[in-house]
Amino acid sequence: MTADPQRWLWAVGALALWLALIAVIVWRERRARAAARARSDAFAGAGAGAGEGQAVLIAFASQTGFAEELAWMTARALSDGGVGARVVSFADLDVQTLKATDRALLIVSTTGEGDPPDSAARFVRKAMGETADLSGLRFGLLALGDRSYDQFCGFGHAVDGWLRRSGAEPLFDTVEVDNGEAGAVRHWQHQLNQITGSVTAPDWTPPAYDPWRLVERTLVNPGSPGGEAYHLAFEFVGAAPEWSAGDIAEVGLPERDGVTPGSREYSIASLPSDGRVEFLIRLMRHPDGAPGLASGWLTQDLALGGEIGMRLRTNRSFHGPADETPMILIGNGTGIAGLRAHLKARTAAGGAWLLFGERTQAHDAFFDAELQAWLASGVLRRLDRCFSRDPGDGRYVQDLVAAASDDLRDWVERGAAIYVCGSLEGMSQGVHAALENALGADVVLTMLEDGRYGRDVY
Ligand SMILES: Cc1cc2nc3c(=O)[nH]c(=O)nc-3n(C[C@H](O)[C@H](O)[C@H](O)COP(=O)(O)O)c2cc1C
Repeated sequence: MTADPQRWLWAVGALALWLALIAVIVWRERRARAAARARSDAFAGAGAGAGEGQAVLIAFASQTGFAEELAWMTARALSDGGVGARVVSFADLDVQTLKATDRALLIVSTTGEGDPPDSAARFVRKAMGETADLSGLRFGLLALGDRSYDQFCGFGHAVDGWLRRSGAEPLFDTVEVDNGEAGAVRHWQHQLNQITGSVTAPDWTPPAYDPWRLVERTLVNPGSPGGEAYHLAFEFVGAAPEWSAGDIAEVGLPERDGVTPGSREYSIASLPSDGRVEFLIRLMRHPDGAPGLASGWLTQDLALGGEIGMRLRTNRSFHGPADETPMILIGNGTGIAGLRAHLKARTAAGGAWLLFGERTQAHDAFFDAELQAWLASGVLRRLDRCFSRDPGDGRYVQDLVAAASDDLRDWVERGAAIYVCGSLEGMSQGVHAALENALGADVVLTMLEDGRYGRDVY
């Protein structure tokens, strides 16, 4: 033990700073939840006195915001039909609440490989490990997924199975939505009409796309051994909407041979103050060399000045922390897009540390000039990059995480939040394992449950 009073003073000061940081994080989180509660309360009153008992509970588990959006639309539909509704995130849901509820609508997506959204991790751990007595509960389930994944609607099915085993009774068969398919969403709305007894409610599908114009497109990695990556910028045709760092754009694909092939999602790499939505998009190629449907269209076929239909979606689980909270940003390839939006939104108060991996230093050091400027201004406290195809390097970003274990622990102990953006396979799983090694699996799980570990992976 040291007797040096100055060192004690430093230690006490550091501890006070750390406690203040935690207090700010908790306060911000509470404020966001209070705002959601107030919004939810506005729908809760609709059915009061109508004789149909308590408000319907609407619980959502969302990774990239679609389930949340549909939850609020569901609440509005019920409330317009005279039935009160209460909206909660799975992050705030517990068995007690379900026990005390007679009707619930659950809207859940699946992420990873059949996994629950991060915000549902705590509920899965605390509630779904064993059955509960939910014999008084009737439920409807909307499961969002994508059939191109092996475990289609995996988490939705897990929730359905657990509710049934717990004695809850389904109001109707689970409605599965494949890649936002409008027909399935309309089917859900018809089930809601059964609850409200309304036959006249207009069909709703997710909000329509807005027109955006392509104003710039630059190939950023000529000569790279990897696929071509393009920096694209779109301007709103009219007055641009608001969005936050971490949000996602859903781009509607044009009709081909009478078929509309759906939409693609991209992480937004810019802020409203840039006056435009920017992306970093890799041109995907099929094994025969033919360009991918969406990336081929956006990076090759669409002319400068051409218009596309796009809507911006709130991706709450990837929104940044309080300005004073240090951020650890980890990513690979085009994943730097989502991290760049966070860097743009940062000040030197909390600062950031970027760990990034790509193929070659010479061709793939994306946004290098900007990163150097952020290093100079103090927004970026530290920059660790690796290049897997460079002789003498050969590392991936998870190797950077492993090599920096001690410093990562230090940052996390000082209250830092971790944000990962890039490829699901290989990168995000490798980074997750390296974080568990560095910080301990319990710490990583707690950070995930507390929203201090956000992921936007694809
Ligand atoms: C990284 C990633 C992994 C996914 N994994 C699955 C999966 O295993 N099974 C599935 O049915 N859908 C999967 N999906 C599709 C999502 O469930 C679907 O896009 C859903 O609409 C997202 O809703 P959310 O925005 O509320 O999270 C995945 C999507 C992403 C981006």
